[in-house]
Amino acid sequence: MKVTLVGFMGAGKTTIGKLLSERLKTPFLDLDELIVEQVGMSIPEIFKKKGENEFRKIESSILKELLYQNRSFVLSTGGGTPTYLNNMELINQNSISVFLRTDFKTTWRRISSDENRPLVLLGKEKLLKLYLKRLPFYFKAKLIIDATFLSPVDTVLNIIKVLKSC
Ligand SMILES: Nc1ncnc2c1ncn2[C@@H]1O[C@H](COP(=O)(O)OP(=O)(O)OP(=O)(O)O)[C@@H](O)[C@H]1O
Ligand SMILES: O=C(O)C1=C[C@@H](O)[C@@H](O)[C@H](O)C1
Ligand SMILES: [Mg+2]
Repeated sequence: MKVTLVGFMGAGKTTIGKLLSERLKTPFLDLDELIVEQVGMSIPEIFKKKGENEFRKIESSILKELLYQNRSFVLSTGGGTPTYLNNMELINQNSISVFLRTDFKTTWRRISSDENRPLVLLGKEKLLKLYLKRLPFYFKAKLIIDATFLSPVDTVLNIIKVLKSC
């Protein structure tokens, strides 16, 4: 089984993806971590030295490679992944997509002081606009799970319950 988590920065994709992979006994992959590994730079460094466009090309090419492989995984994507190129279509065609839905207030509280996300430097107002612009892409996911008020463990239990009913 291939499960792909999507959602805005700070929705908990990485946190919940790891837990979900343990519960499902399925390997965990994190697209941001794979990009960092492949390029040999941190995400802020890639944005600074190569630019966001190049980051998006690398992101999309690694995503495609993973989705076309014949193996199971729980994949946590980056916050922007579903909103570039035909990434969301590829995700939906080749895996079960899960939108971890969080409100903006929660996501901002979680990410505002984290220096590993270059887009946070845009500031709260611009980030809210980006959040609203991205929502329609996230809503293309097959499953929608509210991740605002639940602990990571309870969110994982909800995902498993919904996956079983698929
Ligand atoms: N359900 C939750 N309740 C409380 N805190 C959470 C929850 N999920 C994640 N967090 C915290 O929010 C922060 C961001 O979580 P995480 O890195 O998993 O988000 P992400 O969706 O992977 O973000 P990105 O798109 O930037 O990769 C972390 O500090 C994490 O511990
Ligand atoms: O929301 C975004 O566009 C991003 C989210 C992170 O996961 C990283 O992929 C990067 O910081 C960009
Ligand atoms: Mg993450």
